[in-house]
Amino acid sequence: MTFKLSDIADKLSKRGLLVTGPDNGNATVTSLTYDSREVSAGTLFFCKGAHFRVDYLKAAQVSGAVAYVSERDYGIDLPALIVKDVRQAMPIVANYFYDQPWQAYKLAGITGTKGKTTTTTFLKKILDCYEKSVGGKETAYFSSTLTYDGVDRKPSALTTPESLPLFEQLDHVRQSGIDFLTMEVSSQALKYHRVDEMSFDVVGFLNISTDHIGSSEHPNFEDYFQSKLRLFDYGRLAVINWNTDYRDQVLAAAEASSSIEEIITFSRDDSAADYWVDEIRADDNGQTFKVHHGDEVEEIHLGMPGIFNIDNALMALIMARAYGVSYTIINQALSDAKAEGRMEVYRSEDNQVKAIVDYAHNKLSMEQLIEAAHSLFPDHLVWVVTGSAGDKGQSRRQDMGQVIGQAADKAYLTSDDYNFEDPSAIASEIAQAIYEVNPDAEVNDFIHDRHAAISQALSDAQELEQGVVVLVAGKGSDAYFLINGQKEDYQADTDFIQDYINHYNSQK
Ligand SMILES: CC(=O)N[C@H]1[C@@H](OP(=O)(O)OP(=O)(O)OC[C@H]2O[C@@H](n3ccc(=O)[nH]c3=O)[C@H](O)[C@@H]2O)O[C@H](CO)[C@@H](O)[C@@H]1O[C@H](C)C(=O)N[C@@H](C)C(=O)N[C@H](CCC(=O)O)C(=O)O
Ligand SMILES: Nc1ncnc2c1ncn2[C@@H]1O[C@H](COP(=O)(O)OP(=O)(O)OP(=O)(O)O)[C@@H](O)[C@H]1O
Repeated sequence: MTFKLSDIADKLSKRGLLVTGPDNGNATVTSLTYDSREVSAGTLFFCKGAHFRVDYLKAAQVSGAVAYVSERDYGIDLPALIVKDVRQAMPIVANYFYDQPWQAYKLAGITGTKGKTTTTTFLKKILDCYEKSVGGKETAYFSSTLTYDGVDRKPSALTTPESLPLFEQLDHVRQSGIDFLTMEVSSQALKYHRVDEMSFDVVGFLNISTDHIGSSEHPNFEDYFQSKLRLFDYGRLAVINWNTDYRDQVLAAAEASSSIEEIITFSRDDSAADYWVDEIRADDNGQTFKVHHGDEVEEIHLGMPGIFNIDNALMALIMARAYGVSYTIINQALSDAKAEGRMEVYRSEDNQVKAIVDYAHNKLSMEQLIEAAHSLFPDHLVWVVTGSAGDKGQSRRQDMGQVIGQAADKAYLTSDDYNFEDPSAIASEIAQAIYEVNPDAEVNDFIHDRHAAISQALSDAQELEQGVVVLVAGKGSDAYFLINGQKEDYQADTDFIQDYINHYNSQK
């Protein structure tokens, strides 16, 4: 793809974003980036970001950038497009440059405080099953864990990429002739215009709860919530969890959107929703339930436990139905659906050691995890091994501490991705929140080494007459630990517990 700089300037001008420039628009643009390390001859370079330095622009110039887009004029000898808002400019230019790639396939976008990755995984599984049945291609997905765009399959850096890499990935999906793309849409993406210019066939709103509030994310809950609601500006069909907190505001935002043509609601227990569920039967390996929609009743088997996963399954099911996928295919896909590191149940052969590894690391997920553990293991004590990440979502410490204090029987506080913070100080904040709601709570002394904390909890549990299920929360199947800005290798909690149980079984 090649474009004249003047055409790009024209686009920005028509959208009211161009302030000045360029003096000479004859240059040909052959690529876009905001990272000086990716610049080559013909690149249009975007200056953005809190940590941006003029040296990056100079480096871009040396590497062959033909011009730059920026909110300020750096006065260097390179054509400049000065814009009102560089983050708004990026998707407009990218959409023009890649020629609306998202139009070439069916596109679903999912948001929510919790369940985005699981729901994206479920929908991809269903759509892959469908494509297999009609001789189509593996479907694309952009989740916080993995990205597959038909050209690259790679771990994801962000839940939703910044608009320049995002539109490149969207273009890859089109080039690959893929029929479906399912993606997570984060609140940061909505706040910072990453998905501007896109139009989703279907958008889904799972739930909303306090999270992502902190120095590097949202200043307060309202900012977080309003960012999430913007998803409705980009979709045609809206699928909404009837049981979400702030339901009236969520429904009102969907109704107020000029792009939304239809709203479908679902609930795991309330027949007031369009799709609703009853007769839930669950065990370690999954759950079976009946889905009602008007006069239709379908029995669904989902290969994952955790009642909250029914919400995720319903969202995926409704989106798939909107695409015309049959219940037979949906059932086939969901019956062995799994989301790695989420609600993974472990038991020793003699049933003495019981653990669940889960990715819960905020208020809503911790509440749901503990509730799910109580319902899967009635009459058991529920112990939680957890920490909380450093340098982000600081409110999680207070939130999770309160939930643990109210709903769990004991806490083992340890490290999570503490990054530049002190994990013992993070643990103290969690402990304080636990004691605030439950002064008699049992909280083990902080154990820095996460594996040691898990082992301690599992072995202490074996000492008790009463059954105990140990919830290992926060990192799921992450095979790294984020410390001082670097990802260090780590044996994932899932693998560690499997080894622990294998060793235990072999000793018996
Ligand atoms: C360090 C930091 O906080 N960065 C955040 C910030 O990025 P920024 O645009 O200000 O960029 P920056 O990191 O200050 O870097 C400055 C610029 O210099 C450029 N550079 C840098 C080095 C160099 O040699 N040459 C060069 O050109 C960089 O490419 C960048 O463009 O503003 C962006 C707003 O879109 C954030 O995405 C991004 O957060 C980092 C990457 C991050 O981890 N963000 C998280 C919070 C995030 O976005 N999470 C959501 C999930 C959470 C949710 O549900 O909302 C997600 O979608 O993943
Ligand atoms: N629908 C749901 N409602 C409440 N909690 C959920 C739901 N789905 C999953 N969870 C909890 O959240 C955890 C993370 O799930 P998942 O990765 O699907 O969410 P996410 O929205 O992608 O999270 P993140 O924003 O942290 O990447 C799960 O391990 C589980 O504890």
